[in-house]
Amino acid sequence: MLPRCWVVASRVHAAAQRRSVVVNAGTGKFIVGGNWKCNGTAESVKSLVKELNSGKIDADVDVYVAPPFVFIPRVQKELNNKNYAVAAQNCWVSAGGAFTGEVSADMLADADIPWVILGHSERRALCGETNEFVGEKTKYALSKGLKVALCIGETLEQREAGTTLDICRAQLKAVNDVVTAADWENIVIAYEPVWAIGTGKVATPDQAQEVHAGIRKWCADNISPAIASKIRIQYGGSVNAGNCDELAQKEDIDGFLVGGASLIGEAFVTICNSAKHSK
Ligand SMILES: O=C(CO)COP(=O)(O)O
Repeated sequence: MLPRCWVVASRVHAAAQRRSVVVNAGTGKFIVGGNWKCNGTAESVKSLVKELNSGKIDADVDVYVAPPFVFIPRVQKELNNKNYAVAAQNCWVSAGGAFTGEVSADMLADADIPWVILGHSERRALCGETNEFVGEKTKYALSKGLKVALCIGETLEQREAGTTLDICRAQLKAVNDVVTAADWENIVIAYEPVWAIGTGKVATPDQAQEVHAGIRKWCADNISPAIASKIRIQYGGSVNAGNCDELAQKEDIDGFLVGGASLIGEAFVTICNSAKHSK
């Protein structure tokens, strides 16, 4: 069931769709995102940015960091390391209006924020975001020229029931039902098994590889072989400076989406550079 306010918002959506901007997110480069979630103070953000500015990241890696909304202007101003793009952690499903507490994709584009993370499992679980709602959000954000890090992944119960790939496929299908094949050029998929998020229980490289390969196959069968070969699939869930190298070696792991370790400058830089030691 779609949230009620979405039904109202969807009317605004059609007009906005016509103003599409094409930005290619599928460059094939290793890509690492830092999801700061609801963490930080003005002081801690200042020192994290300082650490990120002084860290050296391989030129061949794309990086985005997603601070809480209130800190984004500070990060845009102070993060002067060219490797980094700024991302939002969420956006609304349509243009702005009477949606208290929300931020629209139009506002993100207007504020020069090129990326948005959508479908994070915390929003699915805590804010009731359905697969369909995430699909509509993705469609709208893409129509505004944003690049989307689309999070998918199964819970522990779903993994134990053997339905991991079914869950991921259903989450991808809800997006694919409302976007075009070309839209996928601006999407990076972040596979984040819920049981591995913030638990210290990282998926083994083989577990992650198996799901990533399944996701890529689904993309080949349901979007196009061309998209499947270039779409980037990040792994997220307890990635840290100690386990990133081994994960990065896997064929279908094209980067990471990092939570806790992205709040530690040195660890995050190490994770960004894990591509150097891979493939
Ligand atoms: O949810 C995540 C990134 O979006 C992963 O979080 P952790 O790296 O803290 O497990």
